[in-house]
Amino acid sequence: MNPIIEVKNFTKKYGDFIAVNDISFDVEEGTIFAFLGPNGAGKSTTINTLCTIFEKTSGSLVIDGKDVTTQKSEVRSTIGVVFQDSTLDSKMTIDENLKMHCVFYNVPKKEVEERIQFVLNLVDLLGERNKLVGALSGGMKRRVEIARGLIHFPKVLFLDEPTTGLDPQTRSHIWEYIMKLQKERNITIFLTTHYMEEAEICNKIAIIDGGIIVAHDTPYALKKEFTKDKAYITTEKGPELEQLLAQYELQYVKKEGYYKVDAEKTDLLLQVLSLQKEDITDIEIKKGTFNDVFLEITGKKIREDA
Ligand SMILES: Nc1ncnc2c1ncn2[C@@H]1O[C@H](COP(=O)(O)OP(=O)(O)OP(=O)(O)O)[C@@H](O)[C@H]1O
Repeated sequence: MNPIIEVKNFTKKYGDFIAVNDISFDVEEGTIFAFLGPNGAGKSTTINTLCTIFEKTSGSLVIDGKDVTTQKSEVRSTIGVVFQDSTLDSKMTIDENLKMHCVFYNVPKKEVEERIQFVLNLVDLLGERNKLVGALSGGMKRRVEIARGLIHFPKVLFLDEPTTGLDPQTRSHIWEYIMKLQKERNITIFLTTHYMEEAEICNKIAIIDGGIIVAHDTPYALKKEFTKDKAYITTEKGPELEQLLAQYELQYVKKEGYYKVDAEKTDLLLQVLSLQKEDITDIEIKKGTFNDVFLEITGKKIREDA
């Protein structure tokens, strides 16, 4: 595999305050990479530095072999950026916004029409190209932003919370486009999100907290390491169940009306269940969620208000 983003010992200080502290990670070409962290963790600082907007304090940040400090314009032509705040001109049509962007990125004149058709087709907006941006829904605007971020055919697309504030149906459409980009164009996607179910479908995840990378792996590996499956058992004979669980050394917590039991040792749990089968009135096995992973690693929810 070929790393297209290489971050080594990156540190960023604001005055004496260390916002990002000596972090290193790679992103493989053609993958979807989620960069997660609680508020103030250092996500924006890292993304803005990768996108050549901020200056690093120390370390090395390379995209597609180009250094973000010394080869800014080469990096800029390699990346597409969709940030949370819209920078579209709402008084212009979709078409005009895209044409302006083509000029900005020196897209050859004879290629402009073909590229606009290509990117609008990708986000299902070809038929709307003459509509004013100001008249579009939030979801449509986001799709135009994505189309615009792609018009110079970047190898890497940065998406800062691409689906925040969108309804579930629009969110799932945006994800279809993201997957399509990855599969059909081999574009590397670097995104932030606070929707854990979205992080889970990415190829790799890095979690940053307090300016440090605290986890970096596949969603599957992180779940395996940081979550435990649980059995929720309701029984008519609580004391007997407790006795059996203790005997088989299965951890449990007694809750109002049910028991929450460690379901990792399936064989032992099955033995307990078969011994108690006359008395058990309900059982449900719940898999660990990615929210559990995040909570376990950072001790915080992804958003304080989540
Ligand atoms: N210009 C600045 N001057 C001083 N401190 C800053 C500046 N920008 C960010 N910080 C601090 O650096 C830390 C990291 O901020 P950053 O914006 O990178 O976090 P974040 O993970 O993107 O957070 P959020 O999810 O809230 O956007 C925070 O403690 C923040 O207060």
